[in-house]
Amino acid sequence: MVVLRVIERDAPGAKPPAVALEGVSIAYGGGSQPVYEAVAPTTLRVAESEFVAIVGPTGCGKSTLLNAAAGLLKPASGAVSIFGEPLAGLNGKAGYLFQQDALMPWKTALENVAIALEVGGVASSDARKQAKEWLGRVGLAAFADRYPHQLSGGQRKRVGLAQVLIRHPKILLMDEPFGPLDAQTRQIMGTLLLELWAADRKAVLFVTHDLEEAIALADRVVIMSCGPKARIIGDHTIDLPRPRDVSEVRLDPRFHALHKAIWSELRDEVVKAYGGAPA
Ligand SMILES: Nc1ncnc2c1ncn2[C@@H]1O[C@H](COP(=O)(O)OP(=O)(O)OP(=O)(O)O)[C@@H](O)[C@H]1O
Repeated sequence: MVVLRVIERDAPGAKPPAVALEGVSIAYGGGSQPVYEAVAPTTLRVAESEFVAIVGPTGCGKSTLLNAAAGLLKPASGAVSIFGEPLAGLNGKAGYLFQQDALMPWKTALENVAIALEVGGVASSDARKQAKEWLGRVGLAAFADRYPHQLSGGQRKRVGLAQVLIRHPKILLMDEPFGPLDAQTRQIMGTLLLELWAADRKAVLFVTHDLEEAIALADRVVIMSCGPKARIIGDHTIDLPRPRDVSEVRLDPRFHALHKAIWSELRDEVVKAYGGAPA
């Protein structure tokens, strides 16, 4: 299996990964600050059309890796490339969705989505037309004139999704995007994300601490050890059929088998992260 993967990657004409972190290590501090070696040399590749979730204990370095893929952090060693090109500066091929809303409170839902195109030079009338279509796709056609404070947490996340997807990024970088939502709304948002993703299957790197969410959404679940010098200790293919309903897929016996296998690797790291001895 390992040999096959190497051949696939190196075959002439093989497509380069959408995101490739090759031997990337990341440290914080320096100067007058103590150095914290957050991530040890780590390799992670996300193929075009692939949905990869990173799970790991709190503070292990999941966001740190994502930020390296976003070009927000410069690795201490190793290389980041995007579709085969070395990443210099911000990753312009990616759209980001973070835990915190990035909506402008003084703009309506429609204006918040439209502005994502307007800043790129699209005429306001065209941007608003497309924004209206996107609000429809995320189920908010009737809420276009509402301001963020007049929307629920889940509705604000839908606006955020529309705001990112309207620009058709080739890569989605998502950091606990549904973190603040209740469990039921998280599942509804997960299913919506998968529906939208299925339309053109962007490469996705999705950070979560929630293993069930990771299995329900992803093609591959990557596990990180706890830090310092965190590294990838597991890489699991999720062979659940698509399309998936994020609530219903949890009832699949295969889901339970995958959860059991991955949790057995993750559990010790979670215990260590909280300062306990592995079980
Ligand atoms: N700017 C910084 N300066 C110093 N240390 C930092 C900085 N940012 C993050 N760290 C440390 O790096 C480690 C990894 O942080 P990171 O935010 O990547 O973890 P995480 O896995 O995303 O955590 P969580 O699941 O709790 O969000 C943590 O120990 C954190 O304290």
